[in-house]
Amino acid sequence: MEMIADMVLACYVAAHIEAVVEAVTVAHSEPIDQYAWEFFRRTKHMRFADVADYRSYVIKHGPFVNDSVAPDPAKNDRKAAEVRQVGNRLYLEKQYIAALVKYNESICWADGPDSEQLGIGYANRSAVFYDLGEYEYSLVNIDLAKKHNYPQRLMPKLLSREANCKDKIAGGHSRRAKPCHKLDINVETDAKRPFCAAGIAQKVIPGYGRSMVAERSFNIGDVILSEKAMLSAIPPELKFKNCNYCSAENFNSLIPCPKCVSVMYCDQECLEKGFQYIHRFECGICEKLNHVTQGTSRLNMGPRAFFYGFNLFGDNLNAMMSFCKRNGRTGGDPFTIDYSNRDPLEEFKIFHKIQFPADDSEYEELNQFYAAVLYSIYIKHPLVRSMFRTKTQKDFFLRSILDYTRIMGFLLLGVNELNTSHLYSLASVCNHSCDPNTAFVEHFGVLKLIVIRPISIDDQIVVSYGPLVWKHSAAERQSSFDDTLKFDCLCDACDVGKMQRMKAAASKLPAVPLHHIFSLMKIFEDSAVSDTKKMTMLQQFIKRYAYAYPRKDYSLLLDTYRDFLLRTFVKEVLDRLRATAAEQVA
Ligand SMILES: C[S@@+](CC[C@H](N)C(=O)[O-])C[C@H]1O[C@@H](n2cnc3c(N)ncnc32)[C@H](O)[C@@H]1O
Repeated sequence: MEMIADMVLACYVAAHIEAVVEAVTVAHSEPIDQYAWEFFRRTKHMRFADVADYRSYVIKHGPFVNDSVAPDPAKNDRKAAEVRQVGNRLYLEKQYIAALVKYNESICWADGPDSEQLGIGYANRSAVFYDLGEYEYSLVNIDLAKKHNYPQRLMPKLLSREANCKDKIAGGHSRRAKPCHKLDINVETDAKRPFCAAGIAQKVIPGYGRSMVAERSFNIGDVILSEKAMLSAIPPELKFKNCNYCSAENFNSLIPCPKCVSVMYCDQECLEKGFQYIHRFECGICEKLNHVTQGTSRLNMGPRAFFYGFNLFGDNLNAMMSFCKRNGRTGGDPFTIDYSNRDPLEEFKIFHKIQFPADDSEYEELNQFYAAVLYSIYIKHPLVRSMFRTKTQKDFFLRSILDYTRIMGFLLLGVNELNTSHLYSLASVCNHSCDPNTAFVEHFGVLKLIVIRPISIDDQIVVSYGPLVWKHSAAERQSSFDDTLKFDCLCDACDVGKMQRMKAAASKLPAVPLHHIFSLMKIFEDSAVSDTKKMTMLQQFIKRYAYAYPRKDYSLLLDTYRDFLLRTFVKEVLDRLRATAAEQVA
């Protein structure tokens, strides 16, 4: 009977899971690129040398990442037209997302805000959105086309699409017509942390370091954290798909950097913030940086953290140097910050103070290599070069890149399926468990923590960084820790004695009744039942059969719950985006 229940559940789970974040690879998973191999082959004599020696070597012997290797091209209307033609072919083949990406690329190439190519690119995007039934986004793009020199000769077509969009929305065909379930915080929040439940603190636990601990109990379904990333980065392959500042996809409806061909933003606000915090130091060298960081986004996070901090210190390098040198890694607790009156500089200072264990693995050498190469690229940027004049200043820049690159490997919670990176002040305190009591759902730089098993006072609040006791064998989990996570897991599920006792106890527990699983499946398959209802039911189900924990059938239900939470959150984000688009065109 138990086997049948397992099989039914497994089928059920498989049928309902489309986009599980399989995040067994975490933090340090980027491939060593050709340059790193070559560098380490040639510099065996330099093993564990100082990063300044790596820098001297790179500056003298390469890798030289210059225009001949990775040119940063100028805007070009002819190229914009060519790329748009490719987009048009994809559009005709109904490959809508691929067409949008090509139109975005074409928009990036368009030579300035008055280029007709820009207007045509936006108009073509509006056609894709119209066909996709995203009428608000179609209107946003029609508006952009009108503002950017869309040719008068083509205007009647655009105006007719505009009228059609409005008719569709008035006729109730908007996709935002059905608001979805929201995962808002549903417990009392902390006065100083409006995005976090009251009764959560940071404590240092031997072996774990900083840990998130409950000072009150929480129930299944409690949404206890809803945090926005302090800093984000996208991998190079998403440059025409996602916002370079906040990482959001925004239905691929992006606007270009007015100066370069490599960066897009979801709106004017992100463009301005992105330029101020990061892009003014990268505009014109993005392709060189992309060439080095390849398919990853984590490597961009170290330099980004530096420039972000530099801004927060009011571009005052001496003030930043003086603070950083006095406060390097002396210990940081983001739970001491008053976020109701958010001060990003204070948050940055805490980030700078966080202590983390020294890593003498091969990653330290890689981090040094990348710090040296990235330094050699940034220092050629006119603005960056003008900031660092003395040897002390240059060394400070180099060592900061290294320090922040290292800590990103420690603080980033995991790699999502798109390989974007996000730094969260509070959530990064959360330790891992292979048998977590919360689900962490993340979508483009917003993270929620939802309780999936009851939490008592003094319990650690834990998430899974990837390995899960109900999905992965002990050996699979161990190789995850050895190969990518790089720590020895101290969670209960990895305690062999405890695990044996838990398994023995679980075999005596009653299974979740099969006919109840069938009823649940039926309701889940019924499209007439709202997501809110499905969510309530699933939560009731999980609570009712909590006695069966940690039996496998129950754990599979937990997994379904985690997946449903993620999908619900993604829908919530999309719904909010559609609402924002609708406001823009109202
Ligand atoms: C994102 S940080 C979590 C916060 C961290 N404990 C701190 O002191 O800032 C990830 C690091 O915490 C530690 N850690 C997290 N989960 C752990 C576990 N289950 N067992 C041992 N160490 C763990 C590891 O050092 C890991 O690299």
